Amino acid sequence: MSTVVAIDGPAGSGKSSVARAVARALGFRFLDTGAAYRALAWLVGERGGSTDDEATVVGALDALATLELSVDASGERVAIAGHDVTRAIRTEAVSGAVSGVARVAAVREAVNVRFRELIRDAEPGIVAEGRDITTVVAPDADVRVLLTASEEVRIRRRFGDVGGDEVAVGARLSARDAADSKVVDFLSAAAGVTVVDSTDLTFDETVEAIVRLVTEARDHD
Ligand SMILES: Nc1ncnc2c1ncn2[C@@H]1O[C@H](COP(=O)(O)OP(=O)(O)OP(=O)(O)O)[C@@H](O)[C@H]1O
Ligand SMILES: Nc1ccn([C@@H]2O[C@H](COP(=O)(O)O)[C@@H](O)[C@H]2O)c(=O)n1
Repeated sequence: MSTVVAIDGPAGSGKSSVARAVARALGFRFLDTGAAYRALAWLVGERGGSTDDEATVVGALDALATLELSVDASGERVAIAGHDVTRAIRTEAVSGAVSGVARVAAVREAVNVRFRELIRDAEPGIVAEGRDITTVVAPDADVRVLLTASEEVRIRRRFGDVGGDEVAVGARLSARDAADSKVVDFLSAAAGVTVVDSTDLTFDETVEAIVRLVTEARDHD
């Protein structure tokens, strides 16, 4: 039986970096669900549209059939409409536009179908991360984690990644959480979800904490 590990949490909590490292440590596949939302946001921009306009976002949904999302923990590849967007979806412009995609119910339903297929087919296990993974996409996952850290620490970590003006970086991170939390609740743990607060943990300690939860869950079975 394949093991499913689901990780959600706010922006900059370490979901993608920690989840990928957990997947590597366990020899599992890795699913970054945010990449699908980002790819659609990139495509809307590429076509000259705005994600503020719901009809434009819905109009881009047909491109989901062309979305390529790797589940390889050792290297990410994302492509849409024939474009390799692996790097392009990480820009601040896409981060600023993506919440407009995420609030469209038709998008969420369509991408969730893809995510569930990828999770179902993953062997010997998968670590899937994203804001609604423990509650909507994989509520039956073997291990469900809400990964968090204080907002101050999350902003400092993100600033370390992108540089620039720390106040502006913080404002963008907080604004994205505010917009996203209107759509899904990733700030409080649902029943059965374990909170891992990495505020005072190193990166490796955070990875170890989640790997331990997986090992304990396996031993328990
Ligand atoms: N416990 C930790 N200690 C130190 N740095 C950490 C820790 N956890 C994560 N980081 C670092 O914090 C930064 C943000 O992490 P990451 O991008 O994985 O967050 P995220 O939750 O996926 O964010 P977003 O939802 O905005 O994409 C990365 O540089 C990551 O290496
Ligand atoms: N399960 C998810 C995953 C992501 N989103 C939206 O996508 C944005 C980008 O996610 P990252 O993890 O790559 O930063 C995020 O801000 C959400 O708008 C989502 O709604 N549900």
